[in-house]
Amino acid sequence: MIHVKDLSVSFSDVRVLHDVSFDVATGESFALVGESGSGKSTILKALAGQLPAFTGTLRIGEDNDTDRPFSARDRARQVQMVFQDPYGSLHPRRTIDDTLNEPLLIHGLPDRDSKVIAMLDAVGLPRRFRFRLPHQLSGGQRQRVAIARALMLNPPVLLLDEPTSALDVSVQAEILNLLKSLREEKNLTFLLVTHDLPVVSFLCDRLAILHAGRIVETANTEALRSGQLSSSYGQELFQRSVYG
Ligand SMILES: Nc1ncnc2c1ncn2[C@@H]1O[C@H](COP(=O)(O)OP(=O)(O)OP(=O)(O)O)[C@@H](O)[C@H]1O
Repeated sequence: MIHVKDLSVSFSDVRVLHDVSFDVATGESFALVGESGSGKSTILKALAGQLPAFTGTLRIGEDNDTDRPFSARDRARQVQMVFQDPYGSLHPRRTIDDTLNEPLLIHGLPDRDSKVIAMLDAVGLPRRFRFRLPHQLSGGQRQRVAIARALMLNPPVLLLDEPTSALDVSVQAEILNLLKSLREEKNLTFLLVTHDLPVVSFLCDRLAILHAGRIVETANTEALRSGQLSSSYGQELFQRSVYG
């Protein structure tokens, strides 16, 4: 469902990703972990079509034709992103209804009212919130709206960029539970960027550890849980996470 082969990216002649390769199967949840600046978000941006220049091969969603790049419109039906800060990613003067309707309008899809209501139910938002503005919602409720918006076109893949790190700890658990159940219900494929190893344990099947723009290890989450990561950098991250 996601294929990344030899992805390299430079900004102003500074190489920030070096031949990054990994695959994520349909329905799998895969994490990219590593410290700030290691290149995690740049990988997501490349997959979301937001980088003007890179080398390597990328495939995402139901795309088997490498010769024909996705149009922005096709890509939107295959992959959507959820960001760290739900407040920043929602338009302050658009109601929740406007926000959820927008992708349906752009793609000319019918039955918009019923789809919006069904999506509010799916992400656990009361229907009465439909005509509210983002500032009238809590941080967790806003992140539910952002997840709902990402799912309006039924994409098979979600790119999740630190989706809970801006939220209070108690709310983080609710959003993680929501993501987990939506993935099961809709057989979604997740690519998640995080600093937070417990989040990886909870939500992911496998992970890649990035260091200075290179993948130093790919492992099953089981190896993470049991402290069995094989690279020295992976061990270091694990120790830091366990012992603070
Ligand atoms: N548009 C850009 N122009 C120049 N340099 C950039 C740009 N975007 C990212 N970088 C640089 O690329 C490197 C990787 O950044 P990236 O945001 O992918 O890291 P990250 O692992 O996601 O970090 P964080 O966890 O802090 O978000 C960093 O050194 C960053 O400064």
